[in-house]
Amino acid sequence: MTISQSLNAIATVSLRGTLEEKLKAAAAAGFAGVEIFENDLIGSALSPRDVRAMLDDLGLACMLYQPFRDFEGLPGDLRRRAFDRARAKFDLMEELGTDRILFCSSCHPAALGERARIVDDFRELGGIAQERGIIVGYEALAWGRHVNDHRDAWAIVEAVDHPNIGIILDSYHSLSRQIPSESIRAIPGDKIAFVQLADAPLLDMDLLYWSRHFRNLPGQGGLDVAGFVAEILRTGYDGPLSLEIFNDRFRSNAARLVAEDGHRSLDYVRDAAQRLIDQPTAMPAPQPVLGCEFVEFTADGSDAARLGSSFASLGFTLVGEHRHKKVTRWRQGGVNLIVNAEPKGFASAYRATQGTSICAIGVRVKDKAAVLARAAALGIKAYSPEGRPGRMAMPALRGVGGSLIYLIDDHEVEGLWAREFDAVEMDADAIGADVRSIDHLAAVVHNDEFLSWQLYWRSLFGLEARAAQDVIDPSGLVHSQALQSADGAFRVTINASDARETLSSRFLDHGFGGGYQHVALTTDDIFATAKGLQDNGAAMLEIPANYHADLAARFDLDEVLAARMADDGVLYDEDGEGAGFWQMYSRAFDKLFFFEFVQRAKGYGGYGAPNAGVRLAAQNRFRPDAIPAATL
Ligand SMILES: O=C(O)c1ccc(O)c(O)c1
Ligand SMILES: [Mg+2]
Repeated sequence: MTISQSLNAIATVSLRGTLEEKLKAAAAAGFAGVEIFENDLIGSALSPRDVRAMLDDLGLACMLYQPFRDFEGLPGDLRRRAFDRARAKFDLMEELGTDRILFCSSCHPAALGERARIVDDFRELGGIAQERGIIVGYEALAWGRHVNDHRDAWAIVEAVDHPNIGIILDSYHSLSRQIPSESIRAIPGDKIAFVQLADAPLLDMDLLYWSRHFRNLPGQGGLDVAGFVAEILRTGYDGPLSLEIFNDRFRSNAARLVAEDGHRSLDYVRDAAQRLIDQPTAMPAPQPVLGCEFVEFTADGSDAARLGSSFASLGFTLVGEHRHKKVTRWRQGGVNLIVNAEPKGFASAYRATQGTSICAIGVRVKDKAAVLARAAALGIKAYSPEGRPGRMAMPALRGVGGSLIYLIDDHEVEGLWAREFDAVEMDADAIGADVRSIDHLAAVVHNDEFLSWQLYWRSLFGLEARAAQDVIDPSGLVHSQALQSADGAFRVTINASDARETLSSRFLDHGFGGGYQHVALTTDDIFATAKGLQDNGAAMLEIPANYHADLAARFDLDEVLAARMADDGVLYDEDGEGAGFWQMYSRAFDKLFFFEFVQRAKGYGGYGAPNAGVRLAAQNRFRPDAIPAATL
């Protein structure tokens, strides 16, 4: 199979809108074809011939018509009617201009499970399909009455042994039931009539409800879709990969966004699958992020000065001034914070819409050219002020909320600072806070984009997803998804909320779109950090005594240590193996963005999720319209 033959398709059910809108969105995103979902056609005012003409105009192929339900195993008159129905749909397919149809395994209460009967039904159907030049694909629904496993569907198709009857594999049905993907090796590639892909978050839920509401794109959930596709490619199957996503959010999201993400997700999962089986791929491998080299803030005038004072209070020292620009560099340990006060350029444009905020990050990679090439293949836009991204001294990609991700080759880091910045004489009285590095960045995005940004980070840099968390803000639920490089050197959390008044939502309301809301800094001694911050007069978030009383009851903590945590406003968590995690928060700058200080012990891998609600409640006390405690 050559790469150029890799076709992407999408089922109309995956997209919002009328059938016309769905088809236009699919075409605009670059799909080669669509599956027409029956309900979308039934509800449309377009005749099948109109649909065909529209597909032709848009340059889309109709690759599949689906689903045909409750065909096999029916007795007597019901069986006759099922065959009549099949003939009617074959006529319709001719008008639509498609030669392929999906028959899903029966859920009919009268359907009989007898194998020989089912085989006879499909063999007879194969004869009718053959006369019409139609291929029927049999899909095992995970909740099918008698057939709910692709291994059984294959046993039936194999026994039918008819050139017009094949199998359809759908990753959701197989992976939701934890059927080993290696079982696909038993199927010859030319008997696979079509392939449907969907991922899903790992939820303990009824299979039908999970499928109809929570499917998402490959790279957005917890199923091993790449492993599934790898086994399909291994069979020699060279047909399209098609998205079939039933998702409540996608039903209301812009069709354009879902279609673009969908196209990216297919390219991503095909690439990942090809790598698993050492097949040639169409894009460079994901480059792991080796670390976050800097965080850039945009601020001017008095805001820039206040931001500098705030950094100083948090233990940062002014170490450099840009040779030609109104840009300063603040450092502590391995952490660089940049303040960009330029009146022109990207930072200033970002400031105009988002106000004083984090406008960019810089990440270290081994090969930035490979990152740029992979981004281009995935349809991720490079930033370019003059439309010539190749000429930027430091290339950048568009990221969360329109912010930038600058790419820096690991070997050029030292030279970069020396080349661009004049050293500043350091303040001899400065007090540090024992910060070593950046632990993670936390971004807030619109709920509609929550899954998009996961796909972005996972597909571009190969970040891995940890279990999703739902966090309780006093004003509503916040969804949180942590992503990290395999070695934990780079971590980012993505947060989104449907509720109007949560801290996340208020952050979004302030600017246009999302952005980075906090930066977590690593320390090896949280109490030394607390001391440094106190000596500097840093404004820290107060944690109520109730929290520490509960902490003492929950964990077997040393009394002296527990008292220090309470005094210093330190939050604590422990994983199942007893590895500890300490956290402490700064007050937010203008109630917008803030810093976290964390200490991880013995490989604690989480983010203190049990404490997030307490932190949000504490921050809520400082919201602009919070009711003073005395008046309650
Ligand atoms: O939920 C369903 O009924 C349904 C229908 C057709 C499919 O291809 C599928 O995977 C699920
Ligand atoms: Mg399906």
